[in-house]
Amino acid sequence: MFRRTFQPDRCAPQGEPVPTEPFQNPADDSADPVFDQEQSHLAETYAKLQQIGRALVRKMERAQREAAADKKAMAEELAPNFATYADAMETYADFAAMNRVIDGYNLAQDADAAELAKVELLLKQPYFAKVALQFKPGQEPKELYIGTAGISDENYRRLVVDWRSPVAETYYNQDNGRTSYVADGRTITADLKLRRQFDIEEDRLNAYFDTTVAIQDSLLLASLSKQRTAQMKAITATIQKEQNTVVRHEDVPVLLVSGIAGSGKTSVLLQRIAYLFYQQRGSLDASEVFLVSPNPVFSHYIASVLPDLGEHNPESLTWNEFARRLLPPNRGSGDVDVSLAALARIDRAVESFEFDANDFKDVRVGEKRLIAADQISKLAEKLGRIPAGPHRITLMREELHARLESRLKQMAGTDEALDELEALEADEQLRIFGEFIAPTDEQEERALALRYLTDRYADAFAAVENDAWLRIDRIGMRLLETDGLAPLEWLYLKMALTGLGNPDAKYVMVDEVQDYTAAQLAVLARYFRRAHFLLLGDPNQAIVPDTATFDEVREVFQAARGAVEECRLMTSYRSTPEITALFASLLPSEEQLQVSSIQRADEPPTVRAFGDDAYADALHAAVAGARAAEGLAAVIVPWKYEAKRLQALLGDDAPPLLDERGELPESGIVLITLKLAKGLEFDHVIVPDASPRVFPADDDLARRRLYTTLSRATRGIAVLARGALTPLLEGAAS
Ligand SMILES: Nc1ncnc2c1ncn2[C@@H]1O[C@H](COP(=O)(O)OP(=O)(O)OP(=O)(O)O)[C@@H](O)[C@H]1O
Repeated sequence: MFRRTFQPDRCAPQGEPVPTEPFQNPADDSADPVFDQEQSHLAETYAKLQQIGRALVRKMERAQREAAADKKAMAEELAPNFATYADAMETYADFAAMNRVIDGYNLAQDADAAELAKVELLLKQPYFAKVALQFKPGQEPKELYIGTAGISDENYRRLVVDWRSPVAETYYNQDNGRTSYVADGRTITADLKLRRQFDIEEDRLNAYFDTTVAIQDSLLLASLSKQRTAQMKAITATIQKEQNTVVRHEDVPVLLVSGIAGSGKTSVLLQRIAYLFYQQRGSLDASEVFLVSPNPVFSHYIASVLPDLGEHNPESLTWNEFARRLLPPNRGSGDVDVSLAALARIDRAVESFEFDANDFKDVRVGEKRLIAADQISKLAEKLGRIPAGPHRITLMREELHARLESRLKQMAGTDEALDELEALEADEQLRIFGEFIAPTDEQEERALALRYLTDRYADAFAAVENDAWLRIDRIGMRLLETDGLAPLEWLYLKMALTGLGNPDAKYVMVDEVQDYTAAQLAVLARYFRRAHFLLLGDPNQAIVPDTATFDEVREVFQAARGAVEECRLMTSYRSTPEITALFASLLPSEEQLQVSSIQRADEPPTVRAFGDDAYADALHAAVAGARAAEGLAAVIVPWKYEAKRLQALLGDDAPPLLDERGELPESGIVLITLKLAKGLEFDHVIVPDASPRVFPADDDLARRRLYTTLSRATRGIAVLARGALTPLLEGAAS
């Protein structure tokens, strides 16, 4: 066992790019009563956790046995009798009573299973910090151990306090002495007598750190000195003060976070989701939270963070996935830019609009017409007193649904349907009915025919529900007097006309918000019309042309939700001070001053231009060096065709190209386009060609692409250029 007690004497003040000393391990084995005390407290807590876990397992096994026995007894007692109406009612009541008993068992089992999951989580690391709070002068300070989840023993004594509980804020505030937190709307003040951090694995205490200076965070330094992994990690134990402001931010309609590369935006976003789940436990469901992320590789990269925190993952979707679900097939994914003015024009046009007879189309499946367009038009006329818009469309949709059902009922009695039913293959019967069918009378046969037709014409029901009977293009072209709608105009018009959207979403988190156009954001704001938004991004990482500036982001969300609150994150936790200085050199000078890095220093970046002859050798050497180094390396190219060029040049030496469906390996080297590398990080990065051809000096988009590329590196970076080096990196050449 080794012990570490580390008190760094230097901290990085805000706004000054000063690296902090690397984490040190003095391997001090001399007797330390505090260490021994904490180790025995840990052993005690660990044993209690095991005891709670074992008791829960026993309780769940017992409940399962009792449930099975009860169910058996009730089923035996149950004598289904449908002879008369009264008998049938009594039978139903018996069934309902049995179901209630089973539901009761299930509910208790679910609660115990959730508690057991907490215990299992805590057994990996029971807690990571302790605070001693004195609430009144002269009073004994109260010691609280803070962990990933909260748990009490059988006497309701708190063993571990959840990191999201109000009192745990005193740990994240990083204020020694007078501090406060808010619980149930009340501000509670206390004296923070001790703030102790722990490095713990299961029941083993590796080290503890007492932090006395507000900004120093030994655990953070220790955590940052560990190697990057193929999956993102939770930062629960080391959330920094500025990050905590976002994580615990009051629930506002829109929170916009702008942060430099590596400042923890994505980490903070995931911690905030976990925080919201805790705060609204029992009322917020994972299906009500959406995470809009840049690409599928990124979704995979972050997928394990929330489960590691004991929470469910919300639905994660890319813009393309979102748009493709809503747009008609072959319509693209709405990445063609449309101005906000064009969307405003749609809103205005819809205000005073009436259908005309040709605005509708048949509801068909294949050749079969189930509802004719002129019937729909007549229905629209019949409801003409209601303004043409979401309310009228909802009534029409309900009516069309009813008409479709009665049409199928009528078809179910025809010889044609009954013949089709009889001719059904065995596997089709199993798929539709879950069993082989052998109707014994006409009534049963008709009922089966109706189920068969409902299955066969399922697309018609979907068309009714999706309002596919509306000719959105035609309506839009007439209203806007154009000869075609862009995909986003189509979608926006459909939302305005029909009320299409998800009113149940409570939170929508958009990472890399700088990569969306203003119109895309307006669509998201309207689609998730009741949701609160958390938007995170970095204006300097806008690498796609025509995307929204932060001013436009504000404009869109102010219009949609009234107000936008903002936070900034200016410290890089990802990159060494040298790499941070390299990418920060591409920022406007007033911003450069505010950027700092917390990481320890490592190998200095290499930035070199090579003549044509030497270039290929230099590239081979850089790839070989990165391949041999520890961790994961990436050769990042701006576009796919640059990847092809590189593969041709490197031949067998070329690293494998990661595609949209790929996953990051644990180690080795990959070739990746910037579009996919966004949001990810690598121990070593190679920029294969930083020449003016790839990164022209007078091009702001190129500057941001270079900034984004360089800032993917955590420890080492090699920048090569074929011919000359881009003037953007002037002064950086090594
Ligand atoms: N408080 C923290 N404690 C430990 N590690 C942290 C902390 N904050 C951030 N990190 C680490 O810093 C790295 C960068 O974090 P993250 O990817 O969340 O930043 P980002 O702002 O989203 O970056 P970018 O915008 O460049 O993609 C990650 O490895 C993350 O684990």
